Amino acid sequence: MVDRPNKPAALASTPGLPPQPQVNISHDNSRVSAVLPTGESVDVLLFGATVISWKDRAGNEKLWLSDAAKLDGSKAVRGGIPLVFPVFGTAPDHAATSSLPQHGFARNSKWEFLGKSSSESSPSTSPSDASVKLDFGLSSATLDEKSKSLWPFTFSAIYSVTLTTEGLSTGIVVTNDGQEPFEFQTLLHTYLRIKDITKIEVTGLEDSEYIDKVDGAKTKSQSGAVTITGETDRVYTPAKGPSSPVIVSEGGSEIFSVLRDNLKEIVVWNPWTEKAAGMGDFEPKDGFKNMICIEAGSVRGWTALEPGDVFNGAQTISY
Ligand SMILES: O=P(O)(O)OC[C@H]1O[C@H](O)[C@H](O)[C@@H](O)[C@@H]1O
Repeated sequence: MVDRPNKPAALASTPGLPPQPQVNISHDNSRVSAVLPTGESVDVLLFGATVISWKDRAGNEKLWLSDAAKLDGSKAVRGGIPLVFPVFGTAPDHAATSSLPQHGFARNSKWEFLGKSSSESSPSTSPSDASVKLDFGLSSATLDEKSKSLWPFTFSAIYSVTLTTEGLSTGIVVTNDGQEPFEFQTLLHTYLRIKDITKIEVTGLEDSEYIDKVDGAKTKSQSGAVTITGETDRVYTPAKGPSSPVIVSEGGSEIFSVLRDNLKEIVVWNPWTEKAAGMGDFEPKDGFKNMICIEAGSVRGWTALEPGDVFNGAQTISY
């Protein structure tokens, strides 16, 4: 069931049953927050539909957000989950997107909150199974004039953020509502919070081909687990396919698992010392020790959408 966003939070009452605690949603002009009855929470800025916080039931933050991140819409958010669309990085050789800013306009656009759907409406749902899906929309009709002039295609996008007691899923659905085909790239630029980058191992990318962006975009092959010992910026095409998760372990314990749905690549990024020092909105400067970006996306080559066609891509992060 889809509730109107303004509906006040209330206790669900089913005749004969005691009231169940409900998912608590609050929203204003700039952000939407949801808390499950068991305590897990998520905060999403309308600017970029950027997830800026995701906490487990004990209140532990799962995402890294820079202390200097701009949350006022003046710049893409440094941290959380910025949404990359319709271009990854810049594409000077791809005429249709060559004028767009780095990573496209989605992360710099104001999205509309379309509403929530949650499992709580069923009386048989116990609080420990509660979940909530928050939907956000952006389309050529709501895009600012500048972005529209740089990318004049007719499209609509729905970005859904689903919080469960097990994890967080984020997914984008893009529809070509126009009369001509267009091509795009998209990526979920997730900054995972970790304690110590030197103790991190990423598995699930063994034997996968990757483009090493810090070594002249050479194509290489991953042997064994990925460890981070310096600036890292790699576009992996996982050899194992989407049903195998990418696992982040810290000190030998698995702390995150990332499953992809219809997203072919995984970008692994850590700016390390110098790059972090050069980013004005990256604070504290040694914050690179506490983050690793594991970014599910479709960014090698282009996804073409014919008029009327729909693309769906998503990730599920569990811990
Ligand atoms: O600084 P941003 O525009 O947010 O980009 C941050 C990073 O995003 C991705 O991970 C790219 O692979 C990197 O090359 C880039 O530096």
